[in-house]
Amino acid sequence: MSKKLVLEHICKNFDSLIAVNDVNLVVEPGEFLCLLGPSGCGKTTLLRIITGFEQASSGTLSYNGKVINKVIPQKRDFGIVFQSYALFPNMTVKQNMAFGLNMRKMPQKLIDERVNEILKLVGLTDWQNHYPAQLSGGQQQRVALGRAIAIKPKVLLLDEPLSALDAKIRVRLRTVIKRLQQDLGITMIYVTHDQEEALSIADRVAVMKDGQVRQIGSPWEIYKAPKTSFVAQFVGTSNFISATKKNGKIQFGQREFVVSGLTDAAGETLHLAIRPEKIEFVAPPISPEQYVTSNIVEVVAEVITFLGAVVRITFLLEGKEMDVDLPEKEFEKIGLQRGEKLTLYFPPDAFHVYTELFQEVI
Ligand SMILES: Nc1ncnc2c1ncn2[C@@H]1O[C@H](COP(=O)(O)OP(=O)(O)OP(=O)(O)O)[C@@H](O)[C@H]1O
Repeated sequence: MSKKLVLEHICKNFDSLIAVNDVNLVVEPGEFLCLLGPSGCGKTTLLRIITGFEQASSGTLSYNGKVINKVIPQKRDFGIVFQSYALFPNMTVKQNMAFGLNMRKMPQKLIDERVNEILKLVGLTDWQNHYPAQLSGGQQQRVALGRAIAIKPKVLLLDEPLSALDAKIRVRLRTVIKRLQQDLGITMIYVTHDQEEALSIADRVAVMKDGQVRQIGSPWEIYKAPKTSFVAQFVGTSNFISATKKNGKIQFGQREFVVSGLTDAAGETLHLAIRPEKIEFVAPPISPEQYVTSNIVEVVAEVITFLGAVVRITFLLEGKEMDVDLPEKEFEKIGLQRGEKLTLYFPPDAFHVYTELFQEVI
């Protein structure tokens, strides 16, 4: 029987507040699933229901074909890693890692073997006799990870494990976690509000809002085909244009755009999203006819931001601030300065079209 974790119609209320609202999920054995969403969307509550620290108000949670709603956390054999490392301060790295194995009364020889193996996996062999206070945050989280996987959990649940760490360490530890998951074949469910982290680490991402899963798919699917304007806005960067449809085209201020896949309804307000990297630079010369007919516009570079591999140029279109990302090499060739003009092309098939616009509350 396959060891799937299945959530069916899971709901959780705190008095009148609905924290989790009818979540249905199947997590495959060995899968890396990220629960991604803004603060308060219910991801931690959902994870706590899976750990057993929280009881669902309704719905069924099953693992390996058995309903586990009423099984206490210790009997679920699920490992947990929190944002706060929750290490035992008076125990060394090695003792922290051996803790769960000692509790299970494993023979000392096997404990030593297992701990040595885990120390290697998380890169802490040289630190095994240090105490948590003598370690950096990243090292402490490695200990917490090692301690959680030492007991060979069936499922490892991670709640924002990297959010207390600085950017460089976060990226490095992401790779450590991903490698552990692949090498050990552990099912992992990972909560984060960091979309970049979710896209880079997960096999599948479940994007949550208001206690519900709004879209689930591979990072590629979520990024390439966001089903709602909320997902388009929350995952990656999108420029939004609110415009009306006229004569099969989109009327945005004084301009018209050709957009692929428009519905038949005329006159309705549509919300178009286009990613900054989908807008293309057009090298001069450009004929006047091109400007009128082919989604080509001339804009002024208001702000230029270096992002490493790409350069982001902020411009105004019909009074709306937008971004285009150009590969650093292309930008260098163009030699653009702030305040100078550039010509851009909006490919018709690069737009995502929505009938509703999610307004972000900042
Ligand atoms: N024990 C509790 N009692 C009452 N309300 C709660 C409790 N736990 C969570 N909530 C509420 O449930 C909602 C979902 O909270 P939850 O912590 O699951 O969100 P989250 O997506 O993990 O957010 P964050 O990223 O900020 O931790 C929030 O409105 C929160 O205030």
